[in-house]
Amino acid sequence: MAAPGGVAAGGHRVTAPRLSRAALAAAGTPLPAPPVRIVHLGVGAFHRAHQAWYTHHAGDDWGIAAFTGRRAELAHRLGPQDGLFTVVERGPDADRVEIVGSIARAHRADEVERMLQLCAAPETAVITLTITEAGYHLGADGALDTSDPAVAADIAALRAGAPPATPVGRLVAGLHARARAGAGPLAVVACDNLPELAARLRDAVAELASAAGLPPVEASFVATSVDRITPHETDAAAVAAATGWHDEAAVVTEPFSDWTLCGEFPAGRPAWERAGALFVDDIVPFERRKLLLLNGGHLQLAFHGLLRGHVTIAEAVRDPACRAGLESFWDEAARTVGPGADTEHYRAALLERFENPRIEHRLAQIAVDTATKLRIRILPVIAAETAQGWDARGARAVIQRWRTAAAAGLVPDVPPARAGREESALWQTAKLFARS
Ligand SMILES: NC(=O)c1ccc[n+]([C@@H]2O[C@H](COP(=O)([O-])OP(=O)(O)OC[C@H]3O[C@@H](n4cnc5c(N)ncnc54)[C@H](O)[C@@H]3O)[C@@H](O)[C@H]2O)c1
Ligand SMILES: O=P(O)(O)OC[C@@H](O)[C@@H](O)[C@H](O)[C@H](O)CO
Repeated sequence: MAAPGGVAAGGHRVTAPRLSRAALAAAGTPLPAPPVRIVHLGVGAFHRAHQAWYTHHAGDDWGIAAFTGRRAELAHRLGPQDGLFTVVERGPDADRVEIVGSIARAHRADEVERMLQLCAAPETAVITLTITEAGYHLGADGALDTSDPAVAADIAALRAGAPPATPVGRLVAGLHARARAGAGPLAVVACDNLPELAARLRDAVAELASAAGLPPVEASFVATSVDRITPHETDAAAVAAATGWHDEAAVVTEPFSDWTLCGEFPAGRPAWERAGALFVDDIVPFERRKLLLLNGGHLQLAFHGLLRGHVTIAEAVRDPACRAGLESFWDEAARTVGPGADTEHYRAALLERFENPRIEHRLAQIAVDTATKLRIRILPVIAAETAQGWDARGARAVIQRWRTAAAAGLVPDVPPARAGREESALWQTAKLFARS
């Protein structure tokens, strides 16, 4: 077995051999590449720890062709490893590591022609996305923002038959390539933290196609709620020590994981339920509970924690002041979610997850795209509470702390000089929410 060694992301020299399918086969632990039946847009930390992990654990030989989002870097790290990577499940006391084999190929995002061919292939049955909330280019009303220059450029590109650049533009091109090939409808599963994302993406695809003068396309937009706290960290040295392989695409995640889905898969799907996925008739309670309690709770801890000098979620949640702010927001958010969603147990489980001291979930990683996230994760609580005549004190405090943290230069996406203006725009939206 070759032992070339290399320099890990952290800059330290590692002597373990590079992970690859040939190396695994030579070591007597083969993990052959499964045939591609899924196209993924926006491979990052979460896709590897979640959808790729579920697909691997489904055990029915479905392979993923994973395209990067804005940067090609991950394709360069996964490519030499034939798509293989290690998932480190970081519990409060110990790690559990495993090599995941479901990514059959990793591509750069700009390999658009390849993506279109794969979308048009009859074997392809599912397209998944994790491109962040901002990657959809939706406006405050949830519709495609056609005034966004990137969207306007894609409309022009699609009209001219040139390759589009946004993920929604590429999805439109992929679905049209499939329709032209007569390969039949497939399922689209958008796995970002946005409410009603399946319907919004369906409408955005229709709007973009129509603006570009293309006929409507058929696809099943599957609604989903995804959950697994996956911070941006890798640990090449620990992975090499645990597995014996040098891995430049390892991902660290928590042991907990949840995937709830609702919708049709007209061309089939992996048996994700074998890995614990849940298929339901109504996604709304799952989606609301997760977005308001977990993601809303993260925002509360991020702003409050940054103001109190903390760096990670685990530090912030152990600070009694931040914890009190969290509980106060959660009391209101739980009322907004409504009865029947077992918010009491969910909150208790969340506290344990947030307290995991070995997960370094940085507050600064959470405090990005903040205006969009506040609209989705905090304003609905203010609207629901004020509609009942209550003061929404816990949810309002999240917005006030966001403004204070932004004015102090602690929230990277809001320049201090704009903090006041951004805040009043948010309160305007809050009023609209409360009226609707
Ligand atoms: N990390 C988590 O714990 C977690 C959990 C649940 C859901 N999610 C969802 O997954 C998303 C990605 O999380 P991640 O941890 O993989 O982040 P990441 O930074 O590792 O990966 C993000 C991916 O999206 C692409 N991207 C970012 N902005 C884009 C844009 N404007 N246009 C096109 N592509 C773009 C990136 O290039 C990258 O491929 C989150 O924003 C969230 O919606 C994450
Ligand atoms: O990923 P974002 O930026 O939408 O939100 C930040 C975190 O709240 C989020 O990543 C959670 O950790 C995740 O949603 C847990 O499943």
